[in-house]
Amino acid sequence: MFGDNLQYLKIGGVLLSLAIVHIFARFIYNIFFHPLAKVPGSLFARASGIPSWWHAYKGDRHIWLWQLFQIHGPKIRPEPNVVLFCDPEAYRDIYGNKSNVQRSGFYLAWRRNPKDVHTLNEVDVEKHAYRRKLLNVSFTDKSVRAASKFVFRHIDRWNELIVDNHDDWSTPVDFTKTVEKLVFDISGDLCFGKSFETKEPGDNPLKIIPHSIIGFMKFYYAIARSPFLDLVLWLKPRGLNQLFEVISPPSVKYFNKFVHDSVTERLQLQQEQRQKPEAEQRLDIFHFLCEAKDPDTGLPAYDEQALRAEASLLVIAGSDTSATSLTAAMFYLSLPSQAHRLEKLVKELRTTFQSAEDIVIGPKLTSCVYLRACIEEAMRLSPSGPSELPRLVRAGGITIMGDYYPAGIVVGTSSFSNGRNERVFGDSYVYRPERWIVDEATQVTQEDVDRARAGFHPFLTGPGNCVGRNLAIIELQAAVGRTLWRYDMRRAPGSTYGGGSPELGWGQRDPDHYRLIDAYVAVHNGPMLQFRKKRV
Ligand code: HEM
Repeated sequence: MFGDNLQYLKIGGVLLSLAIVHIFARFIYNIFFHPLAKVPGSLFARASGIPSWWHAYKGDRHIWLWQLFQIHGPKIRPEPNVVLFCDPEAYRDIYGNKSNVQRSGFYLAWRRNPKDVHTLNEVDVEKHAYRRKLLNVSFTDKSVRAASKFVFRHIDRWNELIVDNHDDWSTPVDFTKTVEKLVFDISGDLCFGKSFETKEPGDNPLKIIPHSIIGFMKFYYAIARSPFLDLVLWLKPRGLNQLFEVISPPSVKYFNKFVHDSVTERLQLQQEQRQKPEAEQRLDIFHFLCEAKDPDTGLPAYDEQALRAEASLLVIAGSDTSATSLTAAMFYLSLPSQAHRLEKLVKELRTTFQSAEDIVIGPKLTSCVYLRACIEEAMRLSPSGPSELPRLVRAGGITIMGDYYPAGIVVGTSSFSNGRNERVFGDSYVYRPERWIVDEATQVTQEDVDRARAGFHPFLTGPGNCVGRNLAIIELQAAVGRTLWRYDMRRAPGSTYGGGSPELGWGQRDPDHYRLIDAYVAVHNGPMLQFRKKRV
């Protein structure tokens, strides 16, 4: 008996020693012999993926990357096999149409099972291009116009609800919380064919879903940024997926069940409405997905499994991203120091449109350049996906800013750092919408705007760019535009909620900057806002 135990101890000791030697050898290789050995970064991060994972887990990875760029310049190595850039030329080299890259294993980590494949987590370039061609059919001008009607209806109702006091300023509202409900109701209406009415007062079990989506994102983000991602991906089809299903937090389970049930109901509705004339059908995005035909074969583009996967993608892709941009815009516009900009925007809206309902897709809305600039400036400082969107270099390698990188390296740029690039934006830390508009009075030239545009890609460019871009833009313009047309807005007196704070440390101390938590999408709180019926 004692002899057996000794034997096990010896085997354990040998295995432990082998593991230590392996880890040590890996460290030495990563620092001295890896193809990225000469790329600067902190020693521990160059040797191991643990620091990067730790920051992902804490939600401040974007801040950490920004700090590394400040210390080491426009090229950094935050993980042994990853090189990131903060430069518009590098951005073009990596995300351009002809770039020799594909989405990295990061995206595979989000698949809950082998069948859970959709446009965003498809890493194979050719298969992604095919899926994307099909998805584009649901986002034509016609479908965006049809979808915008659902968007306006929700915004109008939400506007009614955010004022509780019709004579004076409303009770302060945590704008993130109310916007999450708005965008979720919109996404539900567009993707699942029914409004979940989470923004309505009173009890509703679905009110926890926006919170569940965040739980889902945080859970899978920590996995997707794991230093042992290759092992995780290998284990996933070998039992790890089932384990994740079991150990995932209740909010994640609730969200998955909710998506499943919602799609089942919507499929039923689609069957029923096929008998009706188009005028009586529900022309939401799900409708266009169901009716999409494969352009090559003419057959239905999606089977039920594929529809389920795309619908769950769309609800996540369309909710948190829009919520971040909308809350960030109102965060900056409600700062007391930005009162003159809020006034200028309100004037543009109230002089261009006769009524809030008048704010629809069309030339008048296009003419509101300051509205667009205020939103874009918020998106620059508060991107919906703050860290890099990782791309794996394919066979044949890639040249970025004149340097060659071989196949197998992961490359990218972080939108949070890109938006703060002083070489592109000059006073990059300042919320200044005027930088997007050529104007003699502000001395902003076409060259300035072109330079800024080359460094700003909130919807990404190239083959994996955002398919919902046009819908998102109209949603943001209508939400900001209609709200500020109808109401005066102010920050709850004295409130800095949602902004930085001294104890948060480097890069997050400023209460006048909107604080983001990185979970692939951005998680945030506040600001606390008050509204009152417009006086002029
Ligand atoms: C302000 C709002 C939005 C922003 C900033 C945004 C941004 C982005 C970005 C950066 C990507 C690339 C992600 C990556 O490669 O990892 C993306 C992809 C995507 N977005 Fe959006 N998005 C927004 C709203 C929407 C909306 C409203 C929808 C649909 C209802 C949508 C649907 C998608 C889809 C399906 C993809 C995957 C495209 C592909 O893989 O080809 N997005 N979005």
